[in-house]
Amino acid sequence: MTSPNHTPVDLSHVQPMEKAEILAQALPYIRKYHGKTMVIKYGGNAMTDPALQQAFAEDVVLLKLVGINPVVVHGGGPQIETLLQRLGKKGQFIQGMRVTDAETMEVVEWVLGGEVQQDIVGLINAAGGKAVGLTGRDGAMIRARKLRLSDQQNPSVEHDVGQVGDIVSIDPSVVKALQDDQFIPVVSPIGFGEHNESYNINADVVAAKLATVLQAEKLLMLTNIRGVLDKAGELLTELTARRIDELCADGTISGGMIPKIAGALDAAKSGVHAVHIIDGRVPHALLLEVLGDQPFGTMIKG
Ligand SMILES: Nc1ncnc2c1ncn2[C@@H]1O[C@H](COP(=O)(O)OP(=O)(O)O)[C@@H](O)[C@H]1O
Ligand SMILES: CC(=O)N[C@@H](CCC(=O)OP(=O)(O)O)C(=O)O
Repeated sequence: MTSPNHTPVDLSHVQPMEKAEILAQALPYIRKYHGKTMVIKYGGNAMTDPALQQAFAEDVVLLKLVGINPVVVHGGGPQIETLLQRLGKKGQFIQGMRVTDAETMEVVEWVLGGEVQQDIVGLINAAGGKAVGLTGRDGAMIRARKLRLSDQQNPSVEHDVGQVGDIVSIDPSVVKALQDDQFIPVVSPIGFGEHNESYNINADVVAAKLATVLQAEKLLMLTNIRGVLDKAGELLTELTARRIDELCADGTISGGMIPKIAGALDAAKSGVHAVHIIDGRVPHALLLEVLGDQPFGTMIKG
């Protein structure tokens, strides 16, 4: 998955003085965020390009090396879809949630708990970090129950989405223990129920809840679009709860953006200081957002 010829950041065209200025600009942010936790949602759509994946892993390691505590929560929707297709199945989504029958659940566990997670862990380790992959089962982290999903137009009607999980609680002690030992936790969004059954949980929902439970400084959601767009396709740089309600009601926000924005708003309202939806297709998006001084993407206000 790694690109052998990948150059981390090409600053060869930049004059030495400018390079020094760029590096010095990061100093106030490094001081501000030293010792703080940042939850990074790495969307399945943002992880399709090997060079971008490597840049992401380098950013995560750099944050750790300057004393910030990154916690990665990953998705893998497109990767699940590819395997389902090979089995002759096609994913069905309701309000951004994958309808998950028993066979689909097996695929989800196989893809998220296996291949996708190990790719991310491997890339972070290759970049010089010490990543540890976890599902919500590890350390009894994510307790869940079956999600009861009401119809948006007619709330008395309920959709059966199978083994999709609603988070009951998150115990972050395993994440904290790993952080304290200089490891970088990489979490896949699988929860467990009362009878030890597995639940498929949307990764945005897990990232948002984990950020809240950890009282993270930042929640950064990397996706495959510039941020939240309005009807005309213009980037909305800041969003409040009222504007989000309007955009959901008139259908401007749809599909996978529904759980993302709902999670982002929940986290912003629950004490996470800064919540951003950013474009994971931009190389080093993470570094630019955390240590750069140009805002980009959409910031969600609580
Ligand atoms: N108003 C909107 N602004 C931006 N993206 C939107 C909007 N409404 C729906 N979307 C869709 O949401 C997608 C991002 O969600 P999703 O595919 O679940 O990404 P990820 O895999 O990163 O979680 C975008 O690619 C876009 O197709
Ligand atoms: C319930 C539900 O929809 N689960 C998601 C879990 C993965 C995910 O969220 O991946 P992205 O972040 O890449 O979209 C799914 O099965 O696709």
